[in-house]
Amino acid sequence: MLSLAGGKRDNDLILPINSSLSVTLHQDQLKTTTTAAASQDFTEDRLWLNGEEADVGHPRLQACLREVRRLARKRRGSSTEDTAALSLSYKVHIATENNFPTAAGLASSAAGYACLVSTLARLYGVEGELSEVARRGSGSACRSMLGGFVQWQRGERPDGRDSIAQQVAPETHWPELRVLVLVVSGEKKQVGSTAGMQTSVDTSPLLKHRAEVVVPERLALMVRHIHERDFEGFGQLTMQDSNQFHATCLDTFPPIFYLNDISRQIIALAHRFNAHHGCTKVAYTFDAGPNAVIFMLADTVAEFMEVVRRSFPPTTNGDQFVRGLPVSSASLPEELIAAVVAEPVPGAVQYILHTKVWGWVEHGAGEPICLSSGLCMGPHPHPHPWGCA
Ligand SMILES: Nc1ncnc2c1ncn2[C@@H]1O[C@H](COP(=O)(O)OP(=O)(O)OP(=O)(O)O)[C@@H](O)[C@H]1O
Ligand SMILES: C[C@@](O)(CCOP(=O)(O)OP(=O)(O)O)CC(=O)O
Repeated sequence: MLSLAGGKRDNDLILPINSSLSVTLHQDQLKTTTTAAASQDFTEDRLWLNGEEADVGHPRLQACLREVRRLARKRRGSSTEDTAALSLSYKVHIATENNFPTAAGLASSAAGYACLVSTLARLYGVEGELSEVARRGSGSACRSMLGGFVQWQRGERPDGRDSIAQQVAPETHWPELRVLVLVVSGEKKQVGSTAGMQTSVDTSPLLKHRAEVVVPERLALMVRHIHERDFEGFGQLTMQDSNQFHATCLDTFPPIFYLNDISRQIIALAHRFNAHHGCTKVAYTFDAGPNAVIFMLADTVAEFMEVVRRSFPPTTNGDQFVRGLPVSSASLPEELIAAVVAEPVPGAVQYILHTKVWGWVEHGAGEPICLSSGLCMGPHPHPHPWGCA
């Protein structure tokens, strides 16, 4: 993730008012796992999210199911081989789990719908361009269908056929790039992204200006910084764009507040850290929630982690405070502590996840798949509510 976010010009087809760009994070640390089964014994489509049954009638979920089945029908219509397997009339049961907070501004809908569409596509034997289908679940999900640095093109067509994801650079392009996710709150946000963005589109003149003027310029610049692996430019623009996104939230009427006091303290800390070093060493971005995503190069991680630990010491979970990729220890020079670390706020950061950019090609698709109630393929990391062993 890394927003350059906007609103929607069509809420049904999920078409954005501007193009956007994101980074897909590594699935060893942050992931959604989705398992799907189809059977003639199932009487209805059902979905369990994080162990609890969710409303399968959700229009976005229905759109994804409908589109994957439509593509499967189309493919079978033109294929001569007998796909023996699955009747398209079978109902599906889907179990999905996020190993990170859901609906808390950490792009769970992006990961969730991207994984759902990939899993359904494998179940039904559909291949090819699927970002258009994932987009129908959640706009940001279309970007998450690809690894590395990904652009979601606004597109011009009213039917959305050209509003798809395109890789700007693979994850191998910038292997030193690291990400720390500072989880401030795992609570579900009060204003969901979809509703929030609609109110912004309806009421914020700043959002209109941003979509028409600012984002197109910034996007071109951001792509250049990424291609040149220019962290100074990339970092500055990332922070400026996150700040402008949250300015559009404040410009929305009634206003939306995603950032909280801790988010603002993290922002100030990052600026003090950069000022101390005299260059952009760390760059924050906040999605629709208070949790910080901080980019840096690998050689900054240990030092910045120590700064965060001193500023927001853990009160519980000391051993679980830092998760994900290993972090070596660093001792901080006295002048850095004096200049950067303010009065500690114990417990303000619940945990920190250390991760990097993900690339599909490197690892291949690994989603577990269950083809029918008695026949399962692939590993099953969590129990299926419908009891498929
Ligand atoms: N694994 C999943 N499978 C299917 N749907 C999911 C999954 N995870 C989340 N969702 C859907 O996405 C919704 C959360 O989306 P929302 O945009 O509010 O939050 P977010 O995506 O976590 O945050 P943001 O988009 O601001 O980064 C959930 O309520 C649920 O409907
Ligand atoms: C702030 C954002 O996370 C908003 C999420 O936007 P989506 O385009 O995913 O919204 P929906 O399609 O309504 O789910 C920024 C982003 O990821 O683009």
